Amino acid sequence: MKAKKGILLVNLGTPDSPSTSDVRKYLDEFLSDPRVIDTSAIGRFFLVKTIILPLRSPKSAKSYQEIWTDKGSPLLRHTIRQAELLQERLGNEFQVEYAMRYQNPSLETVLERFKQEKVSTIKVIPLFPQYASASTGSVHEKIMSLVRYWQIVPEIEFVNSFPAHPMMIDAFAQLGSKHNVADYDHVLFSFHGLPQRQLIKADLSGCHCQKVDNCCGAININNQYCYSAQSHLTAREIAKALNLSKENYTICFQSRLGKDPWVEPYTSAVIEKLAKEGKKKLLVFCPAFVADCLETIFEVEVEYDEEFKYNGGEKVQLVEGLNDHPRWIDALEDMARK
Ligand SMILES: C=CC1=C(C)c2cc3[nH]c(cc4nc(cc5[nH]c(cc1n2)c(C)c5CCC(=O)O)C(CCC(=O)O)=C4C)c(C)c3C=C
Ligand SMILES: [Fe+2]
Ligand SMILES: [Fe+2]
Repeated sequence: MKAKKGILLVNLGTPDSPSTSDVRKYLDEFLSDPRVIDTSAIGRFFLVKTIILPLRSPKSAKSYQEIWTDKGSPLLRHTIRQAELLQERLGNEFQVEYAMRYQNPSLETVLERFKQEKVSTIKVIPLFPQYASASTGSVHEKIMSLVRYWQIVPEIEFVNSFPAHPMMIDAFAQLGSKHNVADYDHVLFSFHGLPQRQLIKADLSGCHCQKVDNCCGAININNQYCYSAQSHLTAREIAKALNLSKENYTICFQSRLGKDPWVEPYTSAVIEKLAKEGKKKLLVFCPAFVADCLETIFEVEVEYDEEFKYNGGEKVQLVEGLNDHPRWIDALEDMARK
């Protein structure tokens, strides 16, 4: 029997249930990661255990309760479906597994399964189009830490990022085209945010990020791994595919946590400004996410919609996530086979 090639899809993580205790457990594991809260260990410990967990767990649990389905967390449900569809495409030569960086199914369990199945190689595809140390970097580190004691370490390939994958861009453009873009006053590309200091750490020259005008306006040798520069690239590519001109869209960043400055502009500030300028209908893409999750179906579709209406707007329309879109599965297949 020929050994199969292992393909591992990894997304961020989600609680096992929307109860406060499970959400707390998830947030604890997530936010205790030094790549996510990249302060001193003592600072992180006090911030997470004494401030964030007690205050945020009950609030986040309520939000998770709003989006939970009978099949569980939307993020997990979509990830499972993506893995099933990819397995169908790839056939018997491959073994496709999925895992979450935090909580379940854990990377430990899934890597053990690959070991038992005696796969010949493992290709890791973190489900984040844009590279960040807090997301992709953390997945890579965790996997390396798990396999380092194995007697036989198989060939492992790590996908770093795919911000302009043409099939993914096509999928986003097709999903956007389901809405008549001309009916909207403005389009937003709202990416998950990141602390500014993490962008600065990704500047390979130390003199590019926020020091050069429009530092994320094009990808170059210094900002090639910058989450913000890669996000701008994704947005430009989707805009190009939809023939959107620069005045008709804004790139912005959501989900800020804490008081430190995060990458700007903040989506909530942009939404408020557009409403106050008299814009009535916004179409919002969330191209940092390959599956609908709390940050899209609750933060954008519910919270930003309320904020927009409060300030005089009429409707924030979320563009559905990549989920099981065939062009997105084409992109996964392409990355798996390459
Ligand atoms: C797109 C990639 C992501 C990056 C980069 C990222 C960085 C990052 N996130 C937080 C804090 C939170 N994120 C939360 C949810 C969440 N984050 C991502 C992706 C990225 N995060 C996803 C896909 C999700 C949704 C998970 C789901 O179950 O649906 C949350 C939890 C929810 C909440 O309480 O609002 C927090 C907290 C930080 C601090 C950070 C980088 C430093
Ligand atoms: Fe996040
Ligand atoms: Fe930049």
